[in-house]
Amino acid sequence: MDAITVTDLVVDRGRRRVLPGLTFSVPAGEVTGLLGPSGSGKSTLMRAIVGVQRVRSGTVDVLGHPAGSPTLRSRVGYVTQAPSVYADLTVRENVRYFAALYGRGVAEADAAVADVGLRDAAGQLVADLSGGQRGRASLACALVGAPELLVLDEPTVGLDPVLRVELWDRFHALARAGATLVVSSHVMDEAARCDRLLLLRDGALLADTTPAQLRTDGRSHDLEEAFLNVVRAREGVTA
Ligand SMILES: Nc1ncnc2c1ncn2[C@@H]1O[C@H](COP(=O)(O)OP(=O)(O)OP(=O)(O)O)[C@@H](O)[C@H]1O
Repeated sequence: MDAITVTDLVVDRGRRRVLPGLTFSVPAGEVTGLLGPSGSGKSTLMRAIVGVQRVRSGTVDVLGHPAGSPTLRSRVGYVTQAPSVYADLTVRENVRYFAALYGRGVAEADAAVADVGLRDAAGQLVADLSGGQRGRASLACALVGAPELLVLDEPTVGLDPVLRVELWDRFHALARAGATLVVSSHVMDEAARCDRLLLLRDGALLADTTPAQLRTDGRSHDLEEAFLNVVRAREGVTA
């Protein structure tokens, strides 16, 4: 079953055509990586999936409904690059507040805080956290709602390698439990951690693939090199 179906999606931002016509689907219960260079349209596409982006034409269906439908509000979680937490509340208070909004309890809130590695900072005001910690607090607020679809815009930026691995393990645990995750990154080493990959370049879908298939098509075990080889092959340049 597909969690997301995008058909002929065209998005303009300002006077620029950012997405010139995308068609793809995202299977449910998997971690799909949205990868591409800075400015390739990853955030714009995520905004369209969660229904906050004005689209020029085409359709985006999420969990069987048009993106942005009121019925999807509690079923879709979205964490942007700008942390959306209350600076004058502690981490624990923030997550418990969001838990209450989603009808979850204190125990679930505290578990979400631990899941993002913030147990030791739970009593700290968000205003006093580092940027990376703030991002994780924001992530905990989304996780506590246990959404069926979780859309995460570069969730591991600024995190140390240990925490990154822990978060990716957490993403896979959520997928095993039935959630669908769409995670953007411009770091190709994270591509290896995804079940499926959507590779964007200049708003166009360069590949809808898996890490293994990308390695085969790009003739390299190194995913960054494989990606570049696929780009070169598409553009008719010999590698
Ligand atoms: N509000 C806006 N008005 C006009 N153009 C915009 C706006 N927001 C983004 N863009 C343009 O749309 C294009 C895609 O931006 P987007 O943020 O989707 O890329 P991205 O792949 O997420 O980049 P990054 O990895 O740097 O976050 C860029 O060329 C950007 O300049």
